[in-house]
Amino acid sequence: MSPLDHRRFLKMNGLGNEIVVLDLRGTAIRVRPGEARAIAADPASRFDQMMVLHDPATPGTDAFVRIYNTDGTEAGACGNGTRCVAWAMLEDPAMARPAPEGRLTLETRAGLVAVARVSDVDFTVDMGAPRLRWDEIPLREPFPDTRRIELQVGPIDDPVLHSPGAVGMGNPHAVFFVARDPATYDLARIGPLLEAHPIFPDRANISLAQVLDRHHIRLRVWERGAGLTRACGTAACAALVAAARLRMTGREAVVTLPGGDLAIAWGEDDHVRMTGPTELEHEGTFAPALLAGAA
Ligand SMILES: N[C@H](CCC[C@H](N)C(=O)O)C(=O)O
Repeated sequence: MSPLDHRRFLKMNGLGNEIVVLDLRGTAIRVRPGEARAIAADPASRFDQMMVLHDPATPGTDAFVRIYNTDGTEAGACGNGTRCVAWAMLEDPAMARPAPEGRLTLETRAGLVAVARVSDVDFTVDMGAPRLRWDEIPLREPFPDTRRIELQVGPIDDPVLHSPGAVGMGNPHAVFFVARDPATYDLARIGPLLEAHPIFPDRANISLAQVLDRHHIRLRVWERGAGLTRACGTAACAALVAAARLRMTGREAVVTLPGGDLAIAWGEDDHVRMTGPTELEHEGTFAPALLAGAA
């Protein structure tokens, strides 16, 4: 038996980034990695990230959120999932609590994020300040300048990809700037190699970014622990930060992912804010057979 048997969940998405929201507030239950993998493998609860609500740990916050990838590992941040959590905590009959003016403060392993509602389904998440020092991203070895780190794929004299920007957004990101449409690269093949490259001690989310103009980036992402996804909010933030640091864009841009557009702004206060939609697909409960034997 699993303590998750018959527990209710919401299947949502943020720009096609598949999200399950599970409320474990008021319990001491912790999702185990094998349970997360089993839930992700079931078509009814398939996710790129599962956002699990726990009781707040820090006074003044509304919930502590654990974020699970498809492979059962945990992440410190998930932009698209955070918007889905905010929607659930304001609108779902079983999860909602009164929240003045549609504002919430959520805590993850990486720190606090503030969410504000901008319409019925759209939310702005303050993802905090980007972490740009090599040891906070983290990278394996000292790089005084993380705007372009030494890393390449393909022949030494004619690399397919090279010199990504490295950015921490509560999770590690490498952003390769490319001249062609990111869809023309074989990211499903290159992604897993780079995700696990020794230069990233905690592995990394790998993005290909094409700067279309100073306010528009096209992006495709291979996510750590989850693979190719239709959208990744933290990667969109990392791409804007990496591009702005190289003066390829200004500090605000629309980032177009396979699932649609996110608006990203890197404020003068150093905080990165991401605005985008949420969608509820269906709700369900975990069948005991699904979790039997999962650990
Ligand atoms: N899809 C998420 C990011 C998940 C990151 C996760 N793959 C990791 O860092 O391990 C987002 O919207 O930001």
